[in-house]
Parts: sequence; structure tokens; C-alpha cells
Amino acid sequence: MTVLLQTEDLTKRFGGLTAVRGVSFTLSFGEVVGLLGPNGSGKTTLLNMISGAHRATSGQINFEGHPIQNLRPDQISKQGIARTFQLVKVLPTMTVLENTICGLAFGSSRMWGAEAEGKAMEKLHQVGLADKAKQPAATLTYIDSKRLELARALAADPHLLLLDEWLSGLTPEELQEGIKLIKSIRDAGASILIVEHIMSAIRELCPRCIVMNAGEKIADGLTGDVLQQQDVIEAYLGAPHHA
Ligand SMILES: Nc1ncnc2c1ncn2[C@@H]1O[C@H](COP(=O)(O)OP(=O)(O)OP(=O)(O)O)[C@@H](O)[C@H]1O
Repeated sequence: MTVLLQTEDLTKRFGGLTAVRGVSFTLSFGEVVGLLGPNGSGKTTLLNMISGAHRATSGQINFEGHPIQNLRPDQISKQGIARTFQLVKVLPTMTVLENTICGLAFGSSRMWGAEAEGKAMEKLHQVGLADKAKQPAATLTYIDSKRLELARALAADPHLLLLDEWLSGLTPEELQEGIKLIKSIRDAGASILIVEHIMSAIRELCPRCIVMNAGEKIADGLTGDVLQQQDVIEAYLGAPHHA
């Protein structure tokens, strides 16, 4: 399999706190990988370094064979990495369509006017929001604002999609819809790194997963195997107490 993303000994320190310590992993073209770990284990910080929001303290990030660890977020978008955020970020006074067109502006292909509108509408259809294209983003329900973030990320035609807890906060029915939507994106051949706490979703979507604990990678392998590893179970539940 051809490697799409490779991190090598990636570390991020915030003052005295090491949020990510020496993390190395690869993600191949067409792979969907889950990134798990308890709260504060460094998952979002890792995503922030890959997307350029944070500069790595040390280590390397190669994307399609080129180092990207010193690039700005807009440069990384243009290279073909798009993301969604843990706390949804849409532009509330702009319409759903305008928000999606914004994704095109930061993507790898430049597009304007009717062409951009057509492309944005295509992505809104894909996520099930086409009938709300003319509404201000502020009027959307929570799940629809999540769909919009996804449409905006997809509009950039990313080679790699980073999803930061995209499924969190949904009702059980919405969760099933959300999983179905991500499955359809996956089955169309996308490469995706999914940060998620919902184990059922990880099991359904990700054949492979990586687990972090206290900033370090503690497991990387087939999801079914990794979730049975003793150190992974302990990281989530706490080490067993002995009387
Ligand atoms: N900008 C920042 N400045 C200082 N410390 C930070 C910053 N961002 C994250 N941290 C710290 O780094 C550690 C890792 O945080 P991070 O958000 O990456 O964890 P996470 O695994 O994504 O957690 P969660 O599952 O709760 O989202 C935490 O201790 C957090 O407080």
C-alpha cells in the first residue's frame, strides 16, 4: 500500500506539558484509521499538528512524500488535507451554500462563480443538506451544522480527511445516520483519520486503529485486536486496583 501520511517521532510541548510525545505512524491511501484515547491523551493536538494549526516541537510529518511540518494551515489545505473540528465552526450569517464554497477557496483546486456553486451543491447533496442551501448556517440544527462542516471539508477535494469527534453529541438515530454518511465517503475511496470516543462507530468504520495515552502511542493495529489489549483497556478504565 502506498503511504499517504507519515509522522515520525512527533512531539508537541506546551510549556512544561508534553501533549504528544514521539508519535510515529503511517496512513496509506484509501485507509480509514481510528485515533482513540482517553480525554487529554493528545489526539486533537496530533490532528492540530497534521493540519498546521500547531507547529510540532520536534519530529517530521510527511504527506504524499513531502515534509509539511513547517507549513501554515492554508498551505496544508492546498496540499490536500481537510478537517472538521471538535467544536463545530461554521460562519453563522452566511448561507449553507456560501459556507461550503468557502471550503473550495482553501482547497487544492481554485474555482469561482457558477463552477464553485455547482461543486458546492454536489457536496451538499452528498451530505443531505441540498434543500437547506439558501438558509443562513445559524438556522441549522446541530447535526446539520456538522453535515455542513463535512460538506465544506469535502468541497476542498481532500486527499486526506481528518474528522475530530464528528459523531459526538448526536442522538442514537442521528449517530446511525452519521455512521452511514461516513461509510459512504469511505466506500467512495477516501483516506480518513477519525478521532472518536464512540467505540461502536470505530468498530463499524475503522478496520485499524491507533490508541494514545498521556501523549504516547500505546497501540496500533487491527481494531478488534487493539481493543482487547490489556494496556488499552487499562488506559480507558484506569489500572486495576489491588486490595
Ligand atoms: N493550546 C494548548 N495550550 C496548552 N495546553 C494544551 C493546549 N492544547 C492542548 N493542551 C493540553 O494538551 C493535552 C492533550 O490535549 P488534547 O486536546 O490533544 O487531548 P485529546 O486527546 O484530544 O482530549 P479530548 O478527548 O478530551 O478531546 C491536555 O493536557 C491539554 O490540556
